[in-house]
Amino acid sequence: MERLTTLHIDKESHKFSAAHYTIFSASERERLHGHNYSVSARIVAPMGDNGFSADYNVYKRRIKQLCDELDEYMLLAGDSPHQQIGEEGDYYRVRFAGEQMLFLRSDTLVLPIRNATVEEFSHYLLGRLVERSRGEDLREIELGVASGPGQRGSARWQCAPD
Ligand SMILES: Nc1nc2c(c(=O)[nH]1)N=C([C@H](O)[C@H](O)COP(=O)(O)OP(=O)(O)OP(=O)(O)O)CN2
Repeated sequence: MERLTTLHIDKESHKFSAAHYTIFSASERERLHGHNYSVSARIVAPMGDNGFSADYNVYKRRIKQLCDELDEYMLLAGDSPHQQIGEEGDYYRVRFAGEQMLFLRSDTLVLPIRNATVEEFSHYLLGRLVERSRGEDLREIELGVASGPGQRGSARWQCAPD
């Protein structure tokens, strides 16, 4: 039987500060606010003969890089069915429920997500991490995003069976 091991990566430095609002429906959203999000991961890989599975430093570096890419931005849900985002010079103009908001493009990231929630951030970041880990002998990756202590969403990728 194959010996698998689980690496848990839960570093204090794996965090990003971002502004967002959650959309609850076509007419209801939160006010703009921010969180210090933290990112953790669980990686399942086969044990090698020398008692080593996958080098966790590799994944630590990738997760840190992904956090840095989102740090200090306004995060907009580009795939929300409830808002329309247009580009106007230096600004994004967002239309939601009859209101309009302008965000400086240089301060804003429009992400391919349906809502700016911890669950959507976890799917987005998991996708990026899986992309960067392609070809490596991993069986499973679970990535969690917390918007604060005690509130977290996570997403899981599993290696397709042969
Ligand atoms: N399923 C989800 N529900 C909610 C999310 C989310 O990402 N996924 N996000 C929010 C809010 O953006 C955010 O949590 C603010 O909520 P709030 O409870 O008002 O404030 P805190 O996060 O600071 O939590 P405290 O318990 O007040 O410390 C809501 N729902």
